[in-house]
Amino acid sequence: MIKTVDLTKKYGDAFAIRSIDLDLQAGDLFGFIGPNGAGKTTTMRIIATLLEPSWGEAYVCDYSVHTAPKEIRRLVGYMPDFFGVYDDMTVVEYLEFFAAAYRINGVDRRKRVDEMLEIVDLDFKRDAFANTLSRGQTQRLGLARTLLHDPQVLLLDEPLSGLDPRARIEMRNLLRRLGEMGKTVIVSSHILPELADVCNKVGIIDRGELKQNAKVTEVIRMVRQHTVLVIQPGKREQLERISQLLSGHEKVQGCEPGDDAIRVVLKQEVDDYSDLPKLLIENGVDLKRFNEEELDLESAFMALTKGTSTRM
Ligand SMILES: Nc1ncnc2c1ncn2[C@@H]1O[C@H](COP(=O)(O)OP(=O)(O)OP(=O)(O)O)[C@@H](O)[C@H]1O
Repeated sequence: MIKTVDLTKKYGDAFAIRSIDLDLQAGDLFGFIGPNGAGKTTTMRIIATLLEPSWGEAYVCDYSVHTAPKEIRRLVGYMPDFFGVYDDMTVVEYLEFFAAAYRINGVDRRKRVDEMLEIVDLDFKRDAFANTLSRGQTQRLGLARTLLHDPQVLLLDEPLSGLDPRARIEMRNLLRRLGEMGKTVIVSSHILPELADVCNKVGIIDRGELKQNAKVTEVIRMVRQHTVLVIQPGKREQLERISQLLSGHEKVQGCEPGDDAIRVVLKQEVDDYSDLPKLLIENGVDLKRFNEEELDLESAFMALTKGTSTRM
């Protein structure tokens, strides 16, 4: 559905994006994550045919941005991070105006606008002036506008930014619904956790380069280089004993005692640690908890974009 090969954009000597390869199918919801200035907007604008790449290819449904921009524009809906609404138009008038621009006419136009208002749950605001909507409602209106011509591919630039927690949940539900409708969606954000549970794939871009591009669970696995165990004894006094037993162990790289549990970092190559609980129990440790520490997405993101977090 969307494919890019060696996609590159340079401004002077600086690379805005460098050799981006993407391959997304129908129904894929792709979270495009990166700090400010990483190259998300540039990539999306190239796919939307609003910007020419310096070199490389981008295809939408096998149409190339170089040779078939018109066909691509029919297939793509692009929602920029900031867009204006006209002060003197109601929500319905605003959508009808854009529907007319897409040459949706007659009874179809009103029907289509009503369908869009239903999808983005904005029917109750249909007669309100567009400039009186909240940020979340404005974003939903923008999405309705982007969906008017029933595009197969949606490129949504930071649709969650500036939304309060409730509006975020509503927008995330809406994104899920678009995936269920079989659309291919690229949705950008600079916060990984806010998209991870909605998207089936994520790409992490930093300084124009795609660092990881895979399923969410795989990204976490790739980032984590060492298994970390969290061990909590029944009695706090036993923390010391665990540390003694494991500190010099051939599978253990280091131990970090905490208040009531100890973090044990295993050596990189170790994936079988089944002998460790046995060792502890045989030495009289009463185990309350023994599990692998889960790497949260925030940490995964920080690890991948090391050194650039100050720009976020
Ligand atoms: N017209 C331009 N001329 C020169 N440099 C540009 C231009 N447009 C973008 N850039 C640079 O290209 C890089 C990528 O910008 P881009 O807008 O794609 O990032 P982004 O990931 O969308 O960031 P944000 O989250 O802030 O929107 C940045 O370093 C930016 O300064």
